[in-house]
Amino acid sequence: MDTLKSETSGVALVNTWSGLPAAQRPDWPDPAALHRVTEELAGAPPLVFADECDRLRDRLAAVARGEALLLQGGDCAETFAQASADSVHRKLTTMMQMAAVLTYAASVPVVKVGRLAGQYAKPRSQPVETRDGVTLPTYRGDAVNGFDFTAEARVPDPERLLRMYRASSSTLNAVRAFTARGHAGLSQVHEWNRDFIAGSPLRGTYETIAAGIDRALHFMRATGARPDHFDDAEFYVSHEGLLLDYEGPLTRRDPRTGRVHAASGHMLWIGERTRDLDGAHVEYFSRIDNPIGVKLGPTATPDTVLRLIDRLDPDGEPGRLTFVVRLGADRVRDVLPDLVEKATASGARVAWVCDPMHGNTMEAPSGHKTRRFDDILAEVRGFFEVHRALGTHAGGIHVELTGDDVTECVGGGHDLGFPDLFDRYESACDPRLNRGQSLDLAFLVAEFLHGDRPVPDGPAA
Ligand SMILES: O=C[C@H](O)[C@H](O)COP(=O)(O)O
Ligand SMILES: C=C(OP(=O)(O)O)C(=O)O
Ligand SMILES: [Mn+2]
Repeated sequence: MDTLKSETSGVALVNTWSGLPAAQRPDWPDPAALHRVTEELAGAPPLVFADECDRLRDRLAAVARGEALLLQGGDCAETFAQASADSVHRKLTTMMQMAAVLTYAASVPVVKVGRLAGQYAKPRSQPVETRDGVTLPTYRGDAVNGFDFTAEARVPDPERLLRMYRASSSTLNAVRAFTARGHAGLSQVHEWNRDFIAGSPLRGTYETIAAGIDRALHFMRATGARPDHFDDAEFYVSHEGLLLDYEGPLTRRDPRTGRVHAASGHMLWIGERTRDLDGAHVEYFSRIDNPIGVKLGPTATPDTVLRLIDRLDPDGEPGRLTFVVRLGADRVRDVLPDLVEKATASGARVAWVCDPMHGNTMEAPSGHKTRRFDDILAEVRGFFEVHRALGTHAGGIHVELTGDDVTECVGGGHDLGFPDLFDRYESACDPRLNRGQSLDLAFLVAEFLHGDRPVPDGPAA
């Protein structure tokens, strides 16, 4: 009883956001229905627990200190229809395969965080959409309204917040089951990568990295280490904390420590469209103890960055704040250095991660929203080069991906073209890298990281 009381009081502790402007908040048509839903969420069990969030914060502290990389990935928009165990499993294995390659290339641990179990709400650039002369509200993610282009589907429905909670809960259950089973030892993951390489037109390029991993596995086995028993299964979940009508009621206070956590996911981030310093999102995020991210697009200035640090990480604790930079391949080299330099000079100890997706969105001749694989790779390369030039740590990548063979981004090993976008364009929002393109990215990033990794100290001369 005590616990429940304390948990509920967490909600009151963080409702200081409620009087502030909340950008992108849906126009819920029925306040009484919204109230019933938020009451139900306030009494629901937490989806994640404070100690798990703290462990991720420790892992991200290593990223901020330059001792680890973050691999954050998953759908732009999860959908209720796609919350199946198979679909979750394919995303997890794709990310494990990517992580194995990056770990080898960078010689540091890779922290795996899904855009998963809560990524159901979308900020949009336009409030309405017009098709064949009919104008309707835009789709804002399954948490808010329906994807179908009908007036009925597009009405925001707060009951969907409860469906979001249930879909997140079953997705998390699948994640926990897959990872607890420890089904994916390093050798198994490497075998999957070997299969991928065998079918790739770029196998010549990837062979050096794969052969290096082969040798490392042989070496481990020769020393008696058991790569199949290697505990590589730690996996966390994250989403954009866009809907404060969901996050607020799902906030919990740990009765032992008095600390307050968002109980909807291990890590939450603030999107590019909601990082207003005087807005509700920054206020809510300043009150929770989870590790958090903030997206930084091309309008971010060093002043924005310093003020965000001041509001969100005033104690300068590594692991608390990660900047997810999404500038575009053509701007990253110009805009990023000043942001990183000024933040570093201020004494901040944040992590820097590259989102090479959102600054590189374009329209195909067919009207499909798409991205070129080469732009994505170019932004990652630019991001790592800027950090190398500054002597700071490029902390990892944040990508929109799926484990399925969709055709939403062009280019990659199989060189998908614009006509291929008609085959399997299944995203409810932004175009994702498919499984093969995700692995292409991991191998190509590994290639340039491999040349950079620190040489272990040799014996004194
Ligand atoms: O990640 C999502 C999109 O980038 C965001 O929702 C904006 O998309 P839009 O310009 O199609 O609205
Ligand atoms: C909306 C997104 O990104 P951003 O806030 O960077 O535009 C997203 O990550 O899907
Ligand atoms: Mn997106």
